[in-house]
Amino acid sequence: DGPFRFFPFSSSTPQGDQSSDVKSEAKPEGEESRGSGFDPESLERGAKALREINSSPFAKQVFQVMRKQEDNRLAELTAEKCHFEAAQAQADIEKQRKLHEEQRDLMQQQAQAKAQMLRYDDELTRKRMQTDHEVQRKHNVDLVRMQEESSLRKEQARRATEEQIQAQQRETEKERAEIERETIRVKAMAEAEGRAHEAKLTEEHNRRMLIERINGEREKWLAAINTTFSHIEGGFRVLLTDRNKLLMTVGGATALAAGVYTTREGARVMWGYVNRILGQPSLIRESSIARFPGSEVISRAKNKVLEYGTSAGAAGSVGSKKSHGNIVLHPSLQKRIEQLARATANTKTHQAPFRNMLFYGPPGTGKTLVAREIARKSGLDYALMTGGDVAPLGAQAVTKIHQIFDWAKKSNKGLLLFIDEADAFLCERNSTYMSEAQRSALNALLFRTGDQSRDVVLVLATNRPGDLDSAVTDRIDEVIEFPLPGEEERFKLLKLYLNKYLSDEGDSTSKWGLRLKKKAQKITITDVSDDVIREAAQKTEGFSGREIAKLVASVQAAVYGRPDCVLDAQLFKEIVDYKVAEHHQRLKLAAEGGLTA
Ligand SMILES: Nc1ncnc2c1ncn2[C@@H]1O[C@H](COP(=O)(O)OP(=O)(O)OP(=O)(O)O)[C@@H](O)[C@H]1O
Repeated sequence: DGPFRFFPFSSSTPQGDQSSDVKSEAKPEGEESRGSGFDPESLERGAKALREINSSPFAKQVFQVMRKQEDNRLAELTAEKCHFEAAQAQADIEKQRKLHEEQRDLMQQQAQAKAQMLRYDDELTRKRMQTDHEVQRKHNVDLVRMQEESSLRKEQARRATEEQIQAQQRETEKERAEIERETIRVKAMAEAEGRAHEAKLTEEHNRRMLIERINGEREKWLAAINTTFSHIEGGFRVLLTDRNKLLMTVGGATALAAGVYTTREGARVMWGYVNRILGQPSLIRESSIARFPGSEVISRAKNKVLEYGTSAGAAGSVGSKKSHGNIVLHPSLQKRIEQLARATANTKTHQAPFRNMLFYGPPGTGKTLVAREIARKSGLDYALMTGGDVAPLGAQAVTKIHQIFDWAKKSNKGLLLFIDEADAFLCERNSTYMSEAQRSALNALLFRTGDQSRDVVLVLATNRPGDLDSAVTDRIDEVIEFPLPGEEERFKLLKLYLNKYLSDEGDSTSKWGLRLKKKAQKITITDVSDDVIREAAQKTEGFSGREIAKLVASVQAAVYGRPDCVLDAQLFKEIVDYKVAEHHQRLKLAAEGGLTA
């Protein structure tokens, strides 16, 4: 089956058969000659055969056949050799293959042995680590246990010591308390005994004195009663006997009773009349109309203090010549207000009906200030009420509203009635939150302002104009928006309030402010330039006028908090930054619903 196959040479040629015949013929002779060692017969037979061949006419062909046979044999031998070599090569290859296989097996075995060795190593390491870990864990557990035991022992020792100390303290305190109690008891007993003795003595003395006094009093009263009765008896006797005197006595008593009654009732009527003429309705919080001579001064001072309290110092007072400079508005708004004030003044002079106004905008933007300013410039009296005050009056609200309009008539100049927080009182009548009393009060106001009035200018201020009843807005002639101050206005406001609160050129009409300044050390302002103020104006975007006033009031407070009373740019900037952060925080809270804006 190998690549070199051996094919045994066989010849079917006649010559081949002939030679095999020659061999077969020579064979018995060979066997015979083997016994003597040399067989000459075969040589003879060969020679004979050669001779026969030579003598044969086919000698030449025989020799050719023989040569061919010889060639064949040679080829056979070569083939055999090749076959042998091929077999050898096959054997070599086989040997190589076996060698290679053996080597491969060996290598595999080696690899397996190595892997096993590694596995074993790994296992050993793991086991060793586990053992180490176990040992470490045990060690840690022991350590923790020892620590716990130690801390327990310490704790026990500490507790024992503490208990011992406490027991000692308790013992000491008990002893001390015992001693004190004993001392107090002894003292108390001594005192009680003394007091009891003293009280007994005093009581006896008092009783004696009382008995003596009662006896004296009784005798005195008995004597007085006897005397009085004897006088009355005498008087009655005279009266009954003298008719004229009787008539005079009865008349005099009647006249006295009538006099007392008339005086009391007269005073009541007079008070009602005076009150009707001069009395300021309780709904009016502030007004320029005097209750009685001199009250204006007091009212003004009171208003100043109130304003200082609510807005850390307000702008000018009623009729103040400086009030105009105390309001900072956008130029176009300022112009409009001036026009309105002039128009209102002319209306009064021409006896034409007044024009009602609605001021709306965010809180602290100067609506109240401007209402006062318009009243001042137009020469009207003014009265201020707050919408929020109406609801708590309940059923009385209607009467109070009528009172205001009755009272307004006594102003000769005409009255500017300023209703702040108007939405709280004049909101939509269908609103579910509105009480019956509030609705009636609103109706009363609508009734009193139904016609164009020559006595009252109604100025309403609100942060939510949309909430107003449509009948109210129908009565409004001028609607003015008060926006938050812009950068330029903020700059002017900052300067205004810095001047007002921190420098001597501040508002001299502010009695409260003056009093502060007299008591306080003088403030020194260093390097707060216009640039610094302008930077603050930029930062205070979104601030109302009130917030700016409060910011400067905080600056003032911070300056008074310093021993040297110096305001420098750094302190000013610090307060501004703080207030700006506070403003944003407040806006955030309001947005989250934590605060109402
Ligand atoms: N335009 C302004 N010029 C000067 N000061 C102002 C101005 N706006 C507000 N202020 C300051 O804020 C304070 C409050 O102002 P005012 O009472 O006029 O505000 P308002 O709009 O009526 O607010 P509210 O709606 O809360 O009643 C004033 O006393 C003043 O100190």
